[in-house]
Amino acid sequence: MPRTVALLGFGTIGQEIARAIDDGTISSSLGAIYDNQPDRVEERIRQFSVEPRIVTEMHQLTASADLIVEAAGQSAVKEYAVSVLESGCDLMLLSVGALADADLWKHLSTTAERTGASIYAPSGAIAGIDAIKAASRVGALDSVSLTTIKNPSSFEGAPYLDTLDYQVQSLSEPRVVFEGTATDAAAAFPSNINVAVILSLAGLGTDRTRVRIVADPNEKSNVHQLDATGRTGTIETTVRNVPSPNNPKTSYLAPGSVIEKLQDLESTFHIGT
Ligand SMILES: NC(=O)C1=CN([C@@H]2O[C@H](COP(=O)(O)OP(=O)(O)OC[C@H]3O[C@@H](n4cnc5c(N)ncnc54)[C@H](O)[C@@H]3O)[C@@H](O)[C@H]2O)C=CC1
Ligand SMILES: O=C([O-])CC(=O)C(=O)O
Repeated sequence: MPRTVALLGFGTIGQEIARAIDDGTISSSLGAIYDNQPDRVEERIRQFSVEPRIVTEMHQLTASADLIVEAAGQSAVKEYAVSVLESGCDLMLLSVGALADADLWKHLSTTAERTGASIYAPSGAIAGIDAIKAASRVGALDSVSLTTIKNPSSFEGAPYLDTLDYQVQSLSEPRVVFEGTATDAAAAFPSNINVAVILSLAGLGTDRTRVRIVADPNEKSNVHQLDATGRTGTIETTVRNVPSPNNPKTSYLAPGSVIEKLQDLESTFHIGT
């Protein structure tokens, strides 16, 4: 029987998923929506042929579905992920950067094992997760690194910017604004670099995955370049993603990845690793 999906967060990605359920691209049904800005949700649901149900409490959300898709932010993962898994619902995470916190990741894993719930982290806005997973299964990765290049406007609100002695918004040429581990990148840029943590979970972990973030005032795309080396060879991918019109931080590819993952769960034929 098709799953019932509920949405934690109804912004750029949440709306794309709801649209894909509404128009039949995903054969699941939509149980309910929870967003901490309910007024904006009221406006947004008018576009749908079947208006989704809005709830104001998390327990109502988990009661409405088999699978909760989080598209809200790292703080929402920290606040709600454990209780979602405790309820027995499966959980699909977009704000995967929250899992750079090793204690939270362990807590979620042990809770899921105990309750039998599954945790899904789709590839999101990056390409090459399939190959990284395959290489790591034969223990063949030596190094994994990610270079992310975005327009300075995409970094608005990132806590790390406050530590710099210059304004990224005033840059006239590309500049490396961060170099470090995926663990540190996830805390420094919580809304920009979830892809680094997906890559880490697929490969060498957040402490051994290197991240470089470049602010480029001439760049219109969200660029993610992955470089890995190991016994299976080298893996190099580059995506030049179109930013979502409503949220330049979020690449349009990211909701596509979730929609594909949700539909794959309903399918009998599964492509890729
Ligand atoms: N894994 C990946 O490749 C990618 C992950 N992301 C992440 O996905 C998440 C969603 O992205 P967008 O839809 O573009 O963001 P958005 O800002 O457009 O929408 C987020 C929605 O969640 C709501 N929200 C925020 N905190 C909440 C909370 N604690 N409880 C309930 N609702 C809350 C907001 O009101 C808003 O409606 C972000 O964390 C973003 O960083 C985005 C792009 C790629
Ligand atoms: O959408 C993107 O390009 C990537 C992104 O925001 C993230 O990984 O958090």
